Amino acid sequence: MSLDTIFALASGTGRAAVSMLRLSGPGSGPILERLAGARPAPRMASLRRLRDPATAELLDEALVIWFPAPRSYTGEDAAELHLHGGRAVLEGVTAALLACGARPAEPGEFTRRAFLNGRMDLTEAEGIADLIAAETAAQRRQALRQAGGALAERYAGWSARLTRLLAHQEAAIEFAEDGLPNTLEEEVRQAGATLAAEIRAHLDDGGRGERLREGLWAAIVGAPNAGKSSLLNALAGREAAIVSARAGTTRDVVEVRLELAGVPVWLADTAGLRDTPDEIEAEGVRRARRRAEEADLVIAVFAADQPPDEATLALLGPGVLAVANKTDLAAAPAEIGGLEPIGLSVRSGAGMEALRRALETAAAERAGLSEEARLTRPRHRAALGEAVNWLEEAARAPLPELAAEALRAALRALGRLTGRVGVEEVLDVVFGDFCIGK
Ligand SMILES: Nc1nc2c(ncn2[C@@H]2O[C@H](COP(=O)(O)OP(=O)(O)OP(=O)(O)O)[C@@H](O)[C@H]2O)c(=O)[nH]1
Ligand SMILES: [K+]
Ligand SMILES: [Mg+2]
Repeated sequence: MSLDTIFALASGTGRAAVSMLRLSGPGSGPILERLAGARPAPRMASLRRLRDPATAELLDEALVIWFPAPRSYTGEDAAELHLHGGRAVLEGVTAALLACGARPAEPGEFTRRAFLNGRMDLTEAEGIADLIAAETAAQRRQALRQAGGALAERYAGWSARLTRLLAHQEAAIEFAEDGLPNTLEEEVRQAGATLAAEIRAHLDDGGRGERLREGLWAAIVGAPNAGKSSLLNALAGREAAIVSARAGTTRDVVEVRLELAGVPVWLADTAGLRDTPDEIEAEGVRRARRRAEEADLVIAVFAADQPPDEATLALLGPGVLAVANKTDLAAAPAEIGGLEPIGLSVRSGAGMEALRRALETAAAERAGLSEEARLTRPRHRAALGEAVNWLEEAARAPLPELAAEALRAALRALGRLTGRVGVEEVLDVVFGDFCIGK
């Protein structure tokens, strides 16, 4: 338990009907008594007059909620003050809180205290941060699931299994010293391989959880004048990029943000691919190629009234969407570079719906939500990768002591992921499970 009592405005800043100040720490109860006269009944909204403790001046009439520990967000004594949203009210109450010895909270400090008090693990805390940042329904669902403990549960389950493996491995060492035959080591090896395979399967998710959290990168590429900028504007619903009949109009990458199937997408319009003596345009072409390489999703645009150009053909491959634009001028070919293009006329709007559906399907495939709880951050990937490497190392270890050491390292990697590195747990299992008695 920390000793400071902290407070912060939990609602947004600026003029509002109501502002919510949140308070946490051992001083919360006494401060409520000084400001509101008494602590209201726990977890019930109570209308109270708040007064400056020094001057008894009325500061506001507010809804006050008292959350005695441990049943609060932070696990500490805590309170909420739902004030009238004016600036002077907020300033008056803030001054009173400071005078009572509370201090302004650091960013994330409430959640940090909740974590330190065992109210949540690190992945749940991250889920709350993601929930606050969520901009689409799919992001919200993913964040809610993580904040609700979907990853925490899974990782805690793996940690528990690993802890047991380590305890058994250590017992095997003990038995060997005593000259007793045992099959424990082989069992540990097999259970370790099963666990490693499960973690590998979880890692092998195509980065979908991370993409949903961060957004998908999509790039429109194609020959000059194919209609790339026209398509970007049509998808964005605004004139974000300059369109003209002159080939080589777009040079800089022009980016818009879309939402496709609940996935946030950064869609980039790029310079038309061609060899050019113009060094500025050539730089645009280099950037276009880089965008295409880095993109999660490439939309290759061809003009239906022109033969497909080599530069764009070279970018086709699995996962690339081919589009034949300007079908008002010529019919879309049945096949371009082995792909069946989506026929489109940005001018008439024909094919726009089909293209949007194809984009939504592609976005859902690459970043869509599923029933499975997915890892959402590079930090998760790194820790799990490390854990699985150590597990595999343990399986190969020539000596039981080395296997135990590798299992311990795997457990530490998982511990860093959830924020719970537990040595005592291993001891508990060793002595609880085996009664070795020495
Ligand atoms: N007929 C017809 N013209 C189109 C269509 N889409 C775009 N255009 C025209 O094609 C020309 C080029 O369009 P842009 O959108 O600037 O093409 P771009 O691929 O971005 O061209 P660069 O930036 O120069 O590479 C413009 O005159 C557009 O009006 C279409 O579906 N049908
Ligand atoms: K153009
Ligand atoms: Mg353009």
